[in-house]
Amino acid sequence: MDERLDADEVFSYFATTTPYPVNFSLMKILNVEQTRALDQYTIEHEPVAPINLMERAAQAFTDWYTARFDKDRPVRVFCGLGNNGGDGLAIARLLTQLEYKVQTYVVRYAPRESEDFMHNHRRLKLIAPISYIENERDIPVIRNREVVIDAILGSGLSRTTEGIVQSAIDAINHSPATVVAVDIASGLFADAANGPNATIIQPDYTVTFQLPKLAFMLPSQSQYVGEWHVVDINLSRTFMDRTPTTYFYTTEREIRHLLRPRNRFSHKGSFGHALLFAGSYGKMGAAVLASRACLRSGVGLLSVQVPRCGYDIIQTTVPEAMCQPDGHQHILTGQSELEEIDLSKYAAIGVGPGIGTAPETLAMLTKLLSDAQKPLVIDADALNLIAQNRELIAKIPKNSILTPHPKEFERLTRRWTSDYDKLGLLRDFAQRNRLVVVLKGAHSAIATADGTTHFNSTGNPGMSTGGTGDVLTGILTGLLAQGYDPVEAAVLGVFEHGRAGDRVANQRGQIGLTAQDIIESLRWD
Ligand SMILES: NC(=O)C1=CN([C@@H]2O[C@H](COP(=O)(O)OP(=O)(O)OC[C@H]3O[C@@H](n4cnc5c(N)ncnc54)[C@H](O)[C@@H]3O)[C@@H](O)[C@H]2O)[C@H](O)CC1
Ligand SMILES: [K+]
Repeated sequence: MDERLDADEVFSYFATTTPYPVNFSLMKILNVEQTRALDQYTIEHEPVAPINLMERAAQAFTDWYTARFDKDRPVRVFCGLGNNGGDGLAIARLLTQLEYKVQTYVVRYAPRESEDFMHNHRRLKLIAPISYIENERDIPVIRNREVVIDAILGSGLSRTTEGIVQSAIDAINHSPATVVAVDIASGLFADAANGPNATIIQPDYTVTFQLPKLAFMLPSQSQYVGEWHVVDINLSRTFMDRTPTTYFYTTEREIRHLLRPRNRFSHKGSFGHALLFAGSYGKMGAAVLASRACLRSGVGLLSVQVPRCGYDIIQTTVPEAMCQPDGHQHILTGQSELEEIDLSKYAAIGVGPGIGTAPETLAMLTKLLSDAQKPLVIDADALNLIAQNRELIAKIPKNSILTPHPKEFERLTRRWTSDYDKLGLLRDFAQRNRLVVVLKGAHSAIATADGTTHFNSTGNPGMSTGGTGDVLTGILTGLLAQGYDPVEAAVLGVFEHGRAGDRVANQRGQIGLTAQDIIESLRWD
């Protein structure tokens, strides 16, 4: 979309294309230029003097810090010469006034400082000594139990770090201290790939202002982010709502708006009839998990087509589901023993969990893609079959939801050179083929046909265990069957799938977490 649209055009654009009602704003991920424009817009329209906005940022950071770190832990604040450094000087002053043991260092990498930096420099100098780091000898020894606050460089980073900045970053990274980055780790680009062998702060925490940065969503950047937190500094809501972006971050706030309450006159027919094609000899568990998850997601009725070997298993373990045994004993061929399948009977169809990649199953999938008249949920071996027969991609019903893990996505597209390259691939694949693609992983990324990507905020490493993908397929099929549009179903389903996993992890840890636990822990209202 043309970034130069004026605010009214932007507003009308979102009114027509965003799958959500425009009357609530999603948590957006802005690029560096937009973040700077947001600052400037706030300064001009609130209005607020830049130095007071910096004070607001410093206070928000200090509130976050003092809620977590005691006064008896010595603090070393490393400041650059721009506004990130200005934030650092203000933070040093606020912590000093709260009687924290603060030592402040200015990494003097250039002759000039920003105006707001100089203002905070004068204010801090009145109440505390400031040390200057101009060469390696000036870098202090940083000891255990100390906390380093990294305010050397922020979103104004414009080149790979070098010289005394690089030396200071190295010293901090090699120290035993706990490191907290202000706004973003010094040396990390907020939304672009870093140079090879770049020297970047590796923080334990990042405290960022107002909105998360794109880099926070990418697995390859996680060592330069640590545990990240957003602090609100009350930047212009009007500007954020009207600024077009393609990246969003899904939190509880967005989900609340998406969930559809039930009314008391509903009946099972009100919540759709879903159909799942799942299972093969030795992988019937996938069909059981997907079926149970679909039912736990509120679907009205569920039918499951499995190979004949799975008939007793499904009827016994998932009594709420109706079961259509395939004509084949071990694999899915699509020939039902009981009756010719009429796809139009079903509000949503999911295919893939445990189906294997036999030629007869490929034939079944090919026919399903051609006959289905509404979006499907496609996962696991169904994706691998499509990857082996890429001409099938064009046959996938528009706005179907694909749920590949990175390896499956690579098979569908190509090997990528970086997480940024991967994001571009994901967006292009979804847009070009008019699909919703859930690329699973830490911060699962949901790319949509209109070019937006939604990063999920829930889930944990304990969920990297067999069957959790089958559970997600069941959830998404269940939501689609209830009438959620594919983007809503994907955003809502991925969020709750992860939140259920977080509930289990909180109760009993991550290591022992199983796919069945996630099903039992699903909660929608
Ligand atoms: N809404 C907000 O997010 C607010 C952010 N604030 C803080 O402002 C910084 C951004 O400040 P800016 O002055 O634009 O840039 P930096 O401080 O990040 O960088 C300073 C300066 O450094 C030069 N530079 C760039 N790359 C390098 C490098 N590799 N080595 C040495 N020097 C470099 C460049 O010339 C920059 O100008 C943001 O992160 C927040 O911390 C506001 O305080 C409040 C609102
Ligand atoms: K920083």
